Amino acid sequence: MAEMVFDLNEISLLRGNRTVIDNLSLHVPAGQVCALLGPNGAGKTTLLRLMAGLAKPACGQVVLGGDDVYALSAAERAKRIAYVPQHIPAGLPLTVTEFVLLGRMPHLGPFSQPRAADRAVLDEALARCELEQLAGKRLDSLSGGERQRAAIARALAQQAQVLLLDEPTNHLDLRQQFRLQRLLQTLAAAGHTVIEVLHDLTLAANHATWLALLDAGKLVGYGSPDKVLEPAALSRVYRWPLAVSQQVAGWQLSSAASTSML
Ligand SMILES: Nc1ncnc2c1ncn2[C@@H]1O[C@H](COP(=O)(O)OP(=O)(O)OP(=O)(O)O)[C@@H](O)[C@H]1O
Repeated sequence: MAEMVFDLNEISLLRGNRTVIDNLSLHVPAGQVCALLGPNGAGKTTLLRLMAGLAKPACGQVVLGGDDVYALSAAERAKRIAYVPQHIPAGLPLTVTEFVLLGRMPHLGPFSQPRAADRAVLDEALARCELEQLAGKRLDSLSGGERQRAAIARALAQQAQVLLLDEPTNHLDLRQQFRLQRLLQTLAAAGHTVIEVLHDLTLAANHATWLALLDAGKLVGYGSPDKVLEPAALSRVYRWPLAVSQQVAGWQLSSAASTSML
């Protein structure tokens, strides 16, 4: 896979008269798992949608491998960028197989049927998300975590260079959270660029290679976990006293609030 760098250059976005992304620049090389962190309303989903080409900034550029993301056709974008939204529609009248096969659409011609190669990609995506036994079930009969895994499988079926995931561990049990993080690391090692929004700082610290910390639409921290996980800065951004420790088992982030604060 060719080296693909995701570059955001001085992008800003207004909602009404509020600046929700504020002159933000970010450079994510291929082969990284980058976790977007920050409190509620910091702008993480907005930023991910801008990266996916689903919204356009008022100014600035989003460049993938030298190409302006907004100049790509929708089909070309879908071949290069897969996006897992925060909320997965529950009412789609599709089986898991039909839903995951939607990920192959950018690769199929109009009115063409999936070929053996597409079926092989489907089977691999289902297996990676442990969905083989649920392949024939309808989406609206799945649990929240099963539906989340179906959305991830659909994104995998796109075989895009870049994977953008908005809170992908929502609804997932611990096994599935850790399996997903391992899978994302495997994809990054194979040359994909993975960017995920996470609220669990400990999970992010132990599985992402890069952390990007947002606060009020600004990038206030970016780099390896030992650079970004600075207790005073994190406590300021999250407006809560936080303790950070690095143990044999990995990073541990916890509340440092005294009981008198509660
Ligand atoms: N369509 C919209 N119209 C007006 N304001 C919006 C719109 N979408 C988002 N916002 C505002 O933009 C800000 C950033 O929202 P965003 O969803 O990106 O935050 P977030 O960091 O993903 O938050 P969370 O952790 O709660 O999911 C918020 O203050 C939100 O209220």
